[in-house]
Amino acid sequence: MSTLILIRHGQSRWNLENRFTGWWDVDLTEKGVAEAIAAGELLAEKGVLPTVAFTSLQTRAIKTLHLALEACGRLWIPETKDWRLNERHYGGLTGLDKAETAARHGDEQVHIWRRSFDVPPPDMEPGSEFDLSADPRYAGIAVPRTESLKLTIERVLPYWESAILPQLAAGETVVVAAHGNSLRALVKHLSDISDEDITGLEIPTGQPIVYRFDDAMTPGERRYLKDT
Ligand SMILES: O=C(O)[C@H](O)COP(=O)(O)O
Repeated sequence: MSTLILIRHGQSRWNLENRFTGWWDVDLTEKGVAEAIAAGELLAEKGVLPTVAFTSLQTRAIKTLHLALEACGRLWIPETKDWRLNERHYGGLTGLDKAETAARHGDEQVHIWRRSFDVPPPDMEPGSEFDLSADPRYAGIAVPRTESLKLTIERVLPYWESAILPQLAAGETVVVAAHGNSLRALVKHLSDISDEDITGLEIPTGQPIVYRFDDAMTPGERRYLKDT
């Protein structure tokens, strides 16, 4: 029996400011730091101690991982950072205020951009101040111009299969600190959620989700660790 822990990063500056973030690299707020520490304390309290960690290339997820691991005494475990766990790329919406965008384009259009399965937001304009294609952390990676959840799944799942699942199969207790939509991609797969129903799934910040895998590597029920 092995265990997978999923943690969405704590509140970020742009979560607080209600701005579309995607791949833009914003830091945690004070509340986000407290959420990450509380997540690690909960891991310690429940005795669910990670032995291997994965995170994205984005500061808010990396810091959440480190704060949580420190709080449960596991800062020393091996960790891997990979862009495939990044947030879904928000394209031309990156940096915009979510409420102002809804006032301009309508709630329904913004809901489609935020939660539809396969409608991506408009492309990011070349030369946008939020264009990260020249960022050294993405050297050699074709930085997307936008991503739907479907496109996000197309890069998260191969990484899940090739890098994360083998660690679970080897009996490790794996923690993945990532983002609202890269985790929705994983949860959709693990809990076998339909393309329609995934539109209603929200992942809260800093709240560890746990799956237990049986010997055939079939995941059990999705549970919030606080409820176990
Ligand atoms: O990238 C963002 O703006 C958020 O982290 C997730 O946004 P969403 O709730 O609109 O998917």
